[in-house]
Amino acid sequence: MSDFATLQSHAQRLDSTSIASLLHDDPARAQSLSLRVGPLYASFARQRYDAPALDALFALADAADFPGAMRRLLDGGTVNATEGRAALHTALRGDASDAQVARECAALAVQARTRMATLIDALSASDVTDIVSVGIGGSDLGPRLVVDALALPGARFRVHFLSNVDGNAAQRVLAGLDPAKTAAILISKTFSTQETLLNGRIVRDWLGDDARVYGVSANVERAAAFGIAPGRILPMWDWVGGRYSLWSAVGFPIALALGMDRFEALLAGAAELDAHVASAAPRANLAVWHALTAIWNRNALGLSTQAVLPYDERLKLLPNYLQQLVMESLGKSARLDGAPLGVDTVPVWWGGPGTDTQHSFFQALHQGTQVVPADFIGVVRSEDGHADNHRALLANLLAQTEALANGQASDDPHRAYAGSRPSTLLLLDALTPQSLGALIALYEHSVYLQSVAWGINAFDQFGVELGKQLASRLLPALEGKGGAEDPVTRALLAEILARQG
Ligand SMILES: O=P(O)(O)OC[C@H]1O[C@H](O)[C@H](O)[C@@H](O)[C@@H]1O
Repeated sequence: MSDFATLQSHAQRLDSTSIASLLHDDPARAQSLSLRVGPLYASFARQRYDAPALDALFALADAADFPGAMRRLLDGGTVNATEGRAALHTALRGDASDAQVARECAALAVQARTRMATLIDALSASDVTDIVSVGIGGSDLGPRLVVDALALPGARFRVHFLSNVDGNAAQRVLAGLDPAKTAAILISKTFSTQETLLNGRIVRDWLGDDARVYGVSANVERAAAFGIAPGRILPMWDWVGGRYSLWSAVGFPIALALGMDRFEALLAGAAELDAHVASAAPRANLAVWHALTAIWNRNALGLSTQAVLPYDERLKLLPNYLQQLVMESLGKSARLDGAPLGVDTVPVWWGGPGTDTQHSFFQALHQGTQVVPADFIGVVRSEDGHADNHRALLANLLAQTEALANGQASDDPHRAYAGSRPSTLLLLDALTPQSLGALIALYEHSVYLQSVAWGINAFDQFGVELGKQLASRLLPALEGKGGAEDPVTRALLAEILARQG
């Protein structure tokens, strides 16, 4: 029997076993299925697995050689096999590997940070008050999340983000900014992304001064050809995937918004998690637990979506960030050797911040026909000065996870809660650069380990290419030059052109 079939047989065995009864039979689960790593505490006690099912999951981790796979990642092995590359984001933030290539990459990252600090010093000494960061996908979501989570009022720079090619986005971001006091950073690993180039031109023209345009790219030639002076271009490398790149110079907006010290602290928090994942035995390894739980919910219980519910306003962009990290990494149907997978991969990730979401979609989580596993994320201490609110926030967080797990019987089917809706609770001691760095690194490693279990490549994204190619072919048609081959697109083009007049 395959490892996945074994998991399914455990799921069948547990078919009529509720989470409440698992807890009733083994009250020690609350402790035995929880882990602490640095500033993170994780409870898996409300997942719908028992000890034999967990044995099967850890056997799968053994069979897939999770520790060996983790070493390959950290040591710069060619984990991105379809593109023949390493994925050395861990080298951007620490020294989790003694391998020569990892050390060389870490040295490059340090050099880039030194240059970044120099640019920040120069900007700090100027009249610039606002920064517009232009990028999309991996060149936007990470910096946007971290800046939104950790920027403090009164910081030296206000940082704004522009990603969407929709001109309304540029209009909104630039409204109210003074071109004389604004600098722009164009972030693009390839420097060929349509959205970023179009928005970059808008911002450059609006600034009217090339001297305040900075670039971050692995393609320095293209960035220079755009008109950015080499001294204002910070490097990226092909050994860093876009969605794993916030630790590199892609984090320039983060360093501007938070200051270099807090950017370094973010990296240190991630490095601490790297060291844990690299050395902890599977049963004591937080990323292994998180990854195996995802495999259990997807492949044993067959759950096709996953919610992420941060109970902290500052983490409201985490679901957007994780959508790219998880779904672009794991949304694959072919094994590394090209063979079809035979098992399901990534569920649809979605979510939003609590408590707002309790008043929108939680009804479906509690009583809908689809069971949605959820990652709840809470912050123990808050420095916002509103202790009553924070207690209310935590009370709601605890209440929701309990209600989803335990449910409540009723003679009235409309008022009954089935319960047995699984969740993981991740608690951060406080929201700091360190703890956020650790949290993001946890998700990165969990994603990688899931890819190892499935035998897929977490570091390519060929699935996003076809639509881009079609869009560039259709551009002339929108100017009335040429048509489209597809009859539906042809009809739609005719409709659009006629209505545009
Ligand atoms: O950084 P860039 O080269 O501009 O790429 C920006 C983004 O666009 C691509 O289409 C990918 O889907 C993302 O993984 C990438 O982060």
